[in-house]
Amino acid sequence: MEQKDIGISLDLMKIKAIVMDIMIGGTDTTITTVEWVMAELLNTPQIMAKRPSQSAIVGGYTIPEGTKVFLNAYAIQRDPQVWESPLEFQPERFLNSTNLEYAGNNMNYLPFGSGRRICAGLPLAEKMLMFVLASLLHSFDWKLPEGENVDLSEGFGLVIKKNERLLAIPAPRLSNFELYQ
Ligand code: HEM
Repeated sequence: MEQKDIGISLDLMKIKAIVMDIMIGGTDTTITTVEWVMAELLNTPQIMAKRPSQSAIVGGYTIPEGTKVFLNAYAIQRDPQVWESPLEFQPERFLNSTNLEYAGNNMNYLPFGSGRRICAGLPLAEKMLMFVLASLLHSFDWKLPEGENVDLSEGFGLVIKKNERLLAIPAPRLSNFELYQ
């Protein structure tokens, strides 16, 4: 692999300093805070006993304290009052930046959830998905086996998988395909 000189040398001393930064900045700070909070809580049992939740009114509905609320993201993302022809594959609808917002601020589109329990892998997932799809589409022409149609029926589960596995035939479309083998 070609190496570029970017004018910064990385000797053993600097590597040790970076590792120390990561250790102290990334672990010691959090552990110390947890220890202090636990110590203060154990020292004041009346504060330890408090629970912060309380009844609230959300969108006109009273949510009594302690209620478990489940959000039906499946239905929201297929709501024809929000999405035009929601069951049609129309990727262009996401060229609109409001529709594309998937980081938990658009309550009509929540593929990664929202709030403090939002998907922890979002930054990795968006890069992986783009990379894998772009590589497949850029590197190959795709077709279905002779006489086959795509089955779009949904299975059931935590993640909605296809009922039938997708079988597709790739043909290399890049002249330098051997580079990928
Ligand atoms: C297309 C890919 C993905 C989708 C659609 C997705 C979707 C979700 C959803 C809907 C949640 C629940 C959020 C909530 O309760 O509000 C979640 C949670 C989570 N996801 Fe993902 N995810 C994806 C990829 C990943 C990846 C690649 C990782 C890890 C490398 C990951 C790690 C997690 C974790 C750790 C949680 C639990 C977060 C918590 O409860 O605090 N996810 N994900």
